[in-house]
Amino acid sequence: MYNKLQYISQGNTIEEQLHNIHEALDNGCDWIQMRFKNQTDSDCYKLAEAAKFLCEEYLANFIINDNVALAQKIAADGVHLGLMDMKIKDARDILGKTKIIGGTANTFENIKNHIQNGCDYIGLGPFRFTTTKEKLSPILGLESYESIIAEMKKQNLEVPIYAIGGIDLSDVEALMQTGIHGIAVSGLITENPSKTKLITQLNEKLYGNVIV
Ligand SMILES: Cc1ncc(COP(=O)(O)OP(=O)(O)O)c(N)n1
Ligand SMILES: Cc1nc(C(=O)O)sc1CCOP(=O)(O)O
Ligand SMILES: [Mg+2]
Repeated sequence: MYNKLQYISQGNTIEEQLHNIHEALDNGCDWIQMRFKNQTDSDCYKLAEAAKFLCEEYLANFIINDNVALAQKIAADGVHLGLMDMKIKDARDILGKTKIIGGTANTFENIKNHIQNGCDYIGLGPFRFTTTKEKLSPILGLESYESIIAEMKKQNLEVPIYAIGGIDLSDVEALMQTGIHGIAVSGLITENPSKTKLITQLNEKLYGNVIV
């Protein structure tokens, strides 16, 4: 089963990105999504190669945002695809059964479609407003997570759900009580000066008394 904490990388340059990824890994994060928007193919490739190398050193999962061709080229562990990105079925045809394919959802219907198309996990959001992503979908809040998870249970639908968007440490317990599998965060980890403490606290709240 997938780890419950995914770090989505930030940084305007390859150096900043690698620094942030390295810090997340060094402080206990073992799933990285490389998110490097509006960059040249060459810079995305350079970052992906270096970040994959780092993740291998830390035995962490490494997936790439948006770019299926790049994920295939560097043999990443998978991709994350949004509602406007390549279709999950097409990505599966390219990457094969063993790679992780995550999909973004904002509604129960999105989740149902993703499951039908064979996605491995869902990033369901935004939980609340965040400046990390432009053009956010409607904000969900705790109540929508509760109702969407309840509807999934009613219809016997199972897929790991990750809450995303403006999540803070103090949100994690309530979010986990809705029945989600984990969280995906970016700004929270990037901006925190005490990353070891933060990631330890996040993992305590995410895993509770689950034995791993
Ligand atoms: C885990 C996770 N969930 C959702 C997203 C958002 O993907 P997308 O909607 O394609 O937006 P961009 O990240 O591409 O701006 C994500 N990246 N990860
Ligand atoms: C990349 C992304 N996707 C979202 C969605 O709702 O689909 S919210 C988001 C930003 C996550 O970063 P932060 O933890 O800094 O808010
Ligand atoms: Mg995308």
